[in-house]
Amino acid sequence: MHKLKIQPIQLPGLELKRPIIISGPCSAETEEQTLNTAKELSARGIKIFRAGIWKPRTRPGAFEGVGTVGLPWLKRVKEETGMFICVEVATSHHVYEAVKFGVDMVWIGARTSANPFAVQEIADALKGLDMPVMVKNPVNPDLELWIGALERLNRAGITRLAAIHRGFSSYDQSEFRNNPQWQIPIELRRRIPELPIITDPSHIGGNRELLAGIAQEAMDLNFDGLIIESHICPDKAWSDAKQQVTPEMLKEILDNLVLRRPKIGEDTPRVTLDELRKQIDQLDDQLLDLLKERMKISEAIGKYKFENNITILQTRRYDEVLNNRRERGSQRGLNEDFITKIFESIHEESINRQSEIMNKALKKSKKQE
Ligand SMILES: O=C(O)C(=O)C[C@]1(C(=O)O)C=C[C@@H](O)C=C1
Repeated sequence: MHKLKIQPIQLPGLELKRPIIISGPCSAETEEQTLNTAKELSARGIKIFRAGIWKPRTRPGAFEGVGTVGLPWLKRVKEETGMFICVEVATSHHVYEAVKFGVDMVWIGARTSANPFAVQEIADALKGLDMPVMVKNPVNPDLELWIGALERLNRAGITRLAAIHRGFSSYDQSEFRNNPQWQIPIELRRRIPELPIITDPSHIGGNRELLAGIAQEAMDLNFDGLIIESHICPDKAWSDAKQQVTPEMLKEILDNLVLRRPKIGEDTPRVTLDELRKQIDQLDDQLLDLLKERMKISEAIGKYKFENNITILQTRRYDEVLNNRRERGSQRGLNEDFITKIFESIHEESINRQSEIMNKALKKSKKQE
């Protein structure tokens, strides 16, 4: 795979320390609302201002952003507060307009990053411009698509890149507006360790009550920053009112964040950590031995099934196993979804092993015929 060339975001004159904070209203609505929100945020130490100018909405008829008329308002924000300004772009036209008005950084939204044609168009428009770009995860939980969007930008010469984790659409109802599926940004970090990851608690939570918890989770995972929507008067916002907070509430969330050490260094007590890790190593060894034993038995059942002409999948037994393990897991304080995932995976492997056994035995018996 093409290796990404990533450089730090670096905005002139700004030292970007963890966590990088980006804030501003979901949408720029009026010049007054934009400027007042920015001033309040700036007074609380926020240096990077965001505002949606073009809003891709789920259904027509919702407020779709003020459009280009909002860009001079952002320019004023920059002139009057010294904040850096960033907007979402979804087409090449948006890129040209943003550049005209001195936008410092742009992001590609989740609906756009899901579409390679749109991302390519934006990448082409950005060619030759040395602008930092943040790429939101695509709406669907597809890490390759997310990385693909980053690669398209990188190939267009954009090296100051960051990823924004805004959660993933799901048909299921949950407390989140967009399911965080933390394992996806964790895998992104493993694959491209130098790429900054910025979490978007506003879109994950969809509700201001959830912001602090999501922001803390992002910090505990050692992600690099937070993009949080803030509005001078959130309840009157023209879009996403429930998830926006006042600049004052934002400050409170940030002040309460606990930042933990990203690395285990000389100054952390190693002895206990080493001991605990040794215990984990031993337990994992035992888990692996047990899995090996279980697969051996499954293969023996496979052989029995072949000899007695019985199907591999035994739904009723599988159902019993799954329910029983869930229940016994719960009694031990283990999360049901976690146990379900593990036993689904064990069952899948068990089926694979038995299919192999059957196929081999079938081939052998055909040869003998
Ligand atoms: O009980 C069986 O028939 C098995 O083959 C074992 C097992 C399992 O791994 O638990 C595997 C396949 C069946 O669908 C049900 C259960």
